[in-house]
Amino acid sequence: MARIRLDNLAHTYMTYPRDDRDFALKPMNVEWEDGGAYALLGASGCGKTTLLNIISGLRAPSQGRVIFGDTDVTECPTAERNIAQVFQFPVVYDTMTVRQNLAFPLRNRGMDPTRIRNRVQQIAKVIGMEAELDRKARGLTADAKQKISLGRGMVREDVNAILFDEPLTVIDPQMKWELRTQLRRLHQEFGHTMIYVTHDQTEALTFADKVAVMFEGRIAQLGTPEELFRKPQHTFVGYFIGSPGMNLFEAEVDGRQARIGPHVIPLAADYGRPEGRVQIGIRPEFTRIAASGGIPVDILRIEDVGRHVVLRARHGGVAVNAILSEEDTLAEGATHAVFDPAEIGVFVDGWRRDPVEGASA
Ligand SMILES: Nc1ncnc2c1ncn2[C@@H]1O[C@H](COP(=O)(O)OP(=O)(O)OP(=O)(O)O)[C@@H](O)[C@H]1O
Repeated sequence: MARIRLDNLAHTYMTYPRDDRDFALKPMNVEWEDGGAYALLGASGCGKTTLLNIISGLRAPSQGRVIFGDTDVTECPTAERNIAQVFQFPVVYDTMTVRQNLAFPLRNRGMDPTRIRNRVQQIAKVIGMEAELDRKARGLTADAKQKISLGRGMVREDVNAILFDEPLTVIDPQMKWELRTQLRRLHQEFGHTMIYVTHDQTEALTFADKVAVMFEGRIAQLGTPEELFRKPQHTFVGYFIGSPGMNLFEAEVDGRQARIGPHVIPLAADYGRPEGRVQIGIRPEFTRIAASGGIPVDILRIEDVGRHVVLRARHGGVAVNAILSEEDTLAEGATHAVFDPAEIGVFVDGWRRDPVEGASA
């Protein structure tokens, strides 16, 4: 296992890039701690696969270094990086049995047969295929084949890292949940460094200790699920994480207050007078609907999603969502969205702004 460091790394697919926009990955410095379970989360085209392929050595970066532990592996081919990979679609040997497929990476390294047998048994249990160990892979469903790929990715204990690229795409929903839980358990047991690419926030937040949210070729934030929820560093993180995502409003900020049009919103700290595109963000969990205060809204509908209720409203052309508990009843004449000042974030040109020095948070 190893710590993985990306040092001033960037990538463009163009021969003559003109500016930042021509880079699939903008310059970044990232450190993945030894033994961490990470997710790389973002919308389609944000650069997740490019980043993963650079870590695995399938692609050489246009700029910067990839460092495993203390070794610079930027020029090393995949085979020399000592990593395991699981891709979106199954990669299995059809003519081999499930057992032979799982044992393959261990046999390749000359492991003792008894140890192979035990390890294969253990992994077969994790992927729920103990009963099929002696079946040929040919004829198994895509689902089952992908479970073998996952098992093969996890079978070696001595890899620097295991890289997963949307590995559960072809797995049915019930099994998805089960495999994710098993992967997590396996991580806790063996402590591999794992990087898991997905565009599904539930998958990322349940699998990983830390999630790197990617946006237009940048890591907008690398943090725990709690950090992404409580303190998103970029409006994209606020909006992308959460269900529904953060409410965002164009605003003017002056000291301890913000203005959305004519409406004054108190803030919990002094933010000075930021210039540029200023927005305030508040999660639906910290938004209430009351008779006065905050901003007036038109209530569109109320969705009962089980444990709580999502209220959908609009202020002018902007969506405003509030999460209310089952006990909260909407009072007669409640037409204003009111925000908890302590939970309001101030964003300038997309990025979170801290309160000014010396001011209390
Ligand atoms: N081989 C390639 N040649 C040229 N451009 C590419 C190539 N591969 C990816 N790109 C571009 O690089 C950017 C990042 O793509 P990448 O596949 O890394 O994103 P992603 O987040 O993994 O998306 P997805 O979830 O759709 O796979 C996109 O604009 C994409 O069009």
